[in-house]
Amino acid sequence: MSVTREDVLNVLKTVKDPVSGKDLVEAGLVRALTVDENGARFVMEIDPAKASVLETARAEAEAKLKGMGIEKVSVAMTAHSAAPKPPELKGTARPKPAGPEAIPGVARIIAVASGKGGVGKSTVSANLATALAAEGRKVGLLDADVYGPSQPRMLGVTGRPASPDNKTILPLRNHGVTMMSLGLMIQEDEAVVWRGPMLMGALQQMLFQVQWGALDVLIVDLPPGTGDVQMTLAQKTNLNGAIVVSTPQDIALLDARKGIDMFKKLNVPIFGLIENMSTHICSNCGHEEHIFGHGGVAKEAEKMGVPLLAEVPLHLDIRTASDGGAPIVVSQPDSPQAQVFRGIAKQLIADGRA
Ligand SMILES: Nc1ncnc2c1ncn2[C@@H]1O[C@H](COP(=O)(O)OP(=O)(O)OP(=O)(O)O)[C@@H](O)[C@H]1O
Repeated sequence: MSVTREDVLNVLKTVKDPVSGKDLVEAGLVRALTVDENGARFVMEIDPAKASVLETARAEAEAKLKGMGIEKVSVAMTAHSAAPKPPELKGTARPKPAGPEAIPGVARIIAVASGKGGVGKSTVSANLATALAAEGRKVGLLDADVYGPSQPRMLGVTGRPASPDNKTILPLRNHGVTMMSLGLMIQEDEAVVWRGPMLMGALQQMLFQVQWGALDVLIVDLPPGTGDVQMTLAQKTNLNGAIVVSTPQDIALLDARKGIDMFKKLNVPIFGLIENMSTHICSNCGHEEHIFGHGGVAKEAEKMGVPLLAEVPLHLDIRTASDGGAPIVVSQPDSPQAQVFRGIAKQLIADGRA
């Protein structure tokens, strides 16, 4: 697909928000837009009382994007109020006690977080999970990124998880990693209104009703930012620590700092920062350039007293590997790019953290 993000935004600017009278982009309704060869997806954050009015705009946006030749368009509407109907998850959403609860069989939980979207948090999670599996660890990966669940694609997993007893959910497995994703519970092209309580219910079901089996470590790929999902994870589970991914740009770092502050307030140890897209390595000639600047994350880590776990280069192979369903750690395990992720995994194991 040769349609760019810019093209998509231009089309969305032609769709009117019936509430404010502005276009969807100007009205700030378009969030977490992703445009790639798999199609276009974004989230519309709306006032739940206006859901039915905005459905027309959502449908118009979807139709217009499909009219541009984009085959797969997914527009999710999110809101924050009581939900009339839960998602398609089966089973009973047991009310949880206020305090943290252990997930049966799961020895450790590590959250992978970022202050900002698109910095490579899911890429890091997928490569870290497969790198830990390559070291012989029993690894689970929970994709809790509701705004853009990408682990099914990155780990090459398709199909819907089964729930034979209607109470527990059987996770999927690939590349030695046991995986569950909110993205597998919704149909592609399906518009879902993720309301706050519903989202929290779904997250708790993913954590406690999935048959994870015996795991040395469960990696949780969080949505960007500092919202309900982060809070729920920290408050309801024995979260051992968080890894924060940032690119070197100031704005990403500023957001990363907010994320770190949040985890500190929630008493979650920060295992370290990862600078992603640290330096660009040309896949043709190997020339190295610091497109987004360099060293910012290292400086920030020092200032905040948290370790810098790694600097991951921006390299075409990292993207194509993830898009192809086999992270670079699996598809080119001996490449220097894969070695960076394998180094993080070895360090976490050596420190008893994974
Ligand atoms: N080091 C890298 N080199 C090349 N491409 C990368 C790298 N890291 C991430 N990417 C690409 O950048 C895009 C965004 O990455 P990713 O989906 O991992 O980000 P994210 O932080 O999880 O985003 P979001 O949470 O907003 O969905 C993807 O297409 C991914 O393949």
